[in-house]
Amino acid sequence: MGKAQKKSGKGRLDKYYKLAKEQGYRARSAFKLIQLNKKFSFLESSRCCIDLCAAPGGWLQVASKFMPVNSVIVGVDLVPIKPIPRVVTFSADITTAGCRNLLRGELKDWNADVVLHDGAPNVGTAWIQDAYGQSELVLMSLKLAVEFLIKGGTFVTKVFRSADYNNLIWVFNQLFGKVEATKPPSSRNVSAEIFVVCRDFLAPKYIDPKFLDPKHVFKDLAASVPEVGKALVTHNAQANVFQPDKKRRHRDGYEDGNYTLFKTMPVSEFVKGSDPVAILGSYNKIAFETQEEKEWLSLDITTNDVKANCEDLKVLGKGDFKILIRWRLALREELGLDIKTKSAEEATETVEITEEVDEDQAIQEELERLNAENAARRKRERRKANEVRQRTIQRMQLQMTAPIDIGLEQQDAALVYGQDDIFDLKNTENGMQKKGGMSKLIGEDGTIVAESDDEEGNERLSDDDALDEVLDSEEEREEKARSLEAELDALYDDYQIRLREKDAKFRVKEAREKHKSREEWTGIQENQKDSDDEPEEEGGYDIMHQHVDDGSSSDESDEDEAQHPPTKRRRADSSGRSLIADLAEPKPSVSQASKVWFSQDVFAEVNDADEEDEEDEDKEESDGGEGEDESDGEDGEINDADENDFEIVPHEAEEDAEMWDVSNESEDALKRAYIKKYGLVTPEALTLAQQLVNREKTRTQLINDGFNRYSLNSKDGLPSWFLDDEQKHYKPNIPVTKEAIAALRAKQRALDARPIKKIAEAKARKKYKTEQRLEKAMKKAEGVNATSDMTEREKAQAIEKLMRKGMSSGHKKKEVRLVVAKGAHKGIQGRPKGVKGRYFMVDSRMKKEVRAKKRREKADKK
Ligand SMILES: C[S@@+](CC[C@H](N)C(=O)[O-])C[C@H]1O[C@@H](n2cnc3c(N)ncnc32)[C@H](O)[C@@H]1O
Repeated sequence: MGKAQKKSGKGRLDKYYKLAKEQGYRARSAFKLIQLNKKFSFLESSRCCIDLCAAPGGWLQVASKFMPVNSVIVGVDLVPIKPIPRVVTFSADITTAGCRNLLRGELKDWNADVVLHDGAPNVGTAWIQDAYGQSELVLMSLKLAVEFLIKGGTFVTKVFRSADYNNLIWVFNQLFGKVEATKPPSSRNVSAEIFVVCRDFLAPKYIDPKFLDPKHVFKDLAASVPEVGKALVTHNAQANVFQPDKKRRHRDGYEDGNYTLFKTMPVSEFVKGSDPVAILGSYNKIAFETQEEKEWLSLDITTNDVKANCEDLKVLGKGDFKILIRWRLALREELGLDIKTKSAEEATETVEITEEVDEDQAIQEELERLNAENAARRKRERRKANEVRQRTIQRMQLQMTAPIDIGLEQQDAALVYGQDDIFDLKNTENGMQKKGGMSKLIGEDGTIVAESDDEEGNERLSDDDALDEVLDSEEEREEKARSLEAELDALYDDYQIRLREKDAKFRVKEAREKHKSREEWTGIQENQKDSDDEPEEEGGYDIMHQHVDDGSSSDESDEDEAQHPPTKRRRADSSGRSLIADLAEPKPSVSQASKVWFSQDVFAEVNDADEEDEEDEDKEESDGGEGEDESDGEDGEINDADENDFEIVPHEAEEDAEMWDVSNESEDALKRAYIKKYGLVTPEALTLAQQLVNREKTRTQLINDGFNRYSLNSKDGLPSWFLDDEQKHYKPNIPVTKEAIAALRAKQRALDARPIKKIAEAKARKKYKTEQRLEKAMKKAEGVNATSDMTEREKAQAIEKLMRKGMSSGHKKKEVRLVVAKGAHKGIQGRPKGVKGRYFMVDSRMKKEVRAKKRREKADKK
């Protein structure tokens, strides 16, 4: 298992591995030297190279390849190296004098240009801890290098980043001119190795032996060696125990003083030590070596799992570590250590405590969750209350809320009722009563009567009693509701007035509305037929009838009198008078709604033709067959009267407001006026006209279409604000044809193509003046032609001159005089002396430039 992990973990079979295989290198490390050489180019110029720790010989192969032919290449390693052409190899320990002697024997008095060192503590045989650390090995290789290197030579060595890295670099810097640390791309990122290329060997005559003595170079190291065990107690170690799968990079290199990769810890230290977690995270194996420890192996608690786990800590999972920790606890109890050192075993207890903490934490989390939920609910409620308050304020601003409602809503306890419909008086009052607090009730006159239960003898009424007290009878309730609605209507009217005051557009719209007649379909009045003696008052449209009624003493008018203030009545009276004047000519009784419908100018032309005949006939009937001319004349009057019916018959604003199709009619009136001026301008009107012209529809059909669901709806009792709101969409939708839209568009295009009025006027003025001048010139020419003093030639010349003058606009181009700003004119402000008319100040330079420009232009032309 360990092997497989190692292989895949290191990514052993990476691209350099494959490349090395392909290119015949014995080790993938060959590419490290290739890349270093590529960067620093030390092999090509070398004639002698020593490779320390060279097995299996990858670097030697590279050196052999890149160094000049006939170069001397020597390789040394603990293990024998298979022969490589042109390379001398032997086995030796580079830390020994024997190795040095061998090298000297091989090289004789030669010095090396390059010394390579890629050594690492040998851990290849049964995980034996190497006697030398990497840094010591580097120092030993340096010792050989300084002995064999030529002055200016290069030493390439591998070092591991650790605490003594800087010490090594310091030593290198003492002996070499250039020292550079680099990590070639082929060196694995997970590896802590780094390559130092020391160039330009200084070759000092005397080298202080301390530079090459590990005891001196790594002075602090010795002190740190015994501390290894303690140093292992790190946070990382603990993290490693509980997160074994998480790979941690050794950025700090190997721990100080211990460069072995496989570490074993005696089990007694694990059991008796104070930080078992750190041990589990740092060591590879827990060993049972002493007699006492071996006895523990035979204990019942020491299961096979425990034994197996102790063999290789690096492959354990979280569960396995827990087994070991529990076993340790059990063993400690067995040994009687727990009682004494309970306090010291923080780490072990941490595990147990952690579980308790987990439970507490769960409770805590649950509490927090509940708190959060509560807070969210409270927030929601607050937001809801705020919304209600906001709505109330808005309604107050629109004057749509009666004070009573505000009073109700302002009581925070009654927020629930604040959202109720303002007409839901019963609910509101019930709700308020149920609350039993301060009750704001409506008095009989509609005013607010605030009462407190406490004030009434501190007797809290039962719900039913309270309700009875508030609402004595159905009548009273209705009365209150009515008064509330009346108040609301009054407030809405106030709102409309304010709007009118503020908004000019609204005033215009309202003025237009006032000038049109809008009456509801009331059917043919029976008394119209019976009132032959009063044809002027009753023989016309219903509208007229009603207005006449206003002046009479019908029941409705009585009611109106009772309800409307005297000023309004006076207006009605005055309207009545004008109405009587308009009703000079009796008309057939047709519905007012259809009158309104056909009053649209869409039907104007169509109606004119029809109505002429009809009205003529009517007149003949009513007037006993008057002459045609006379009837024509009266027809005109009648038309005027018709128009007047719409134009001057005043209506009370209240009546208008209560009309259902207020805006429809307003729009209709606008359209009528517009169509009158510009023709058929809406697609609906064009469509209807088309249908009439093409005889797709008859007049009767159109009349029938006029009676739709929008025309006969009752608006009784509906508040004006509701009608105002509904009018936007509650209107008939007349389908339009493509042709109508196309015709309108063409018309619009033609309109758009017209010139702007001012331009057209200017052009016309110009044309007119030219014509005038020409006319004048012609007259003069005629005079010239008539004279006998002049020859024909002179006449022709004079006429030509006159005509030329007549054709020209007569405006002479005013000359602008150029004044050069030099001499007396230099630096002056204002008009130069002796210059009259228009002038332009120039400097000489400018004048020269203008002249030069002219010259150039002239030359160009040539
Ligand atoms: C990473 S390998 C070198 C690979 C080599 N550069 C190549 O390209 O094939 C490290 C070598 O250092 C050698 N080594 C370790 N300690 C040594 C020592 N004290 N003396 C000689 N060789 C040593 C090992 O035997 C091992 O073969």
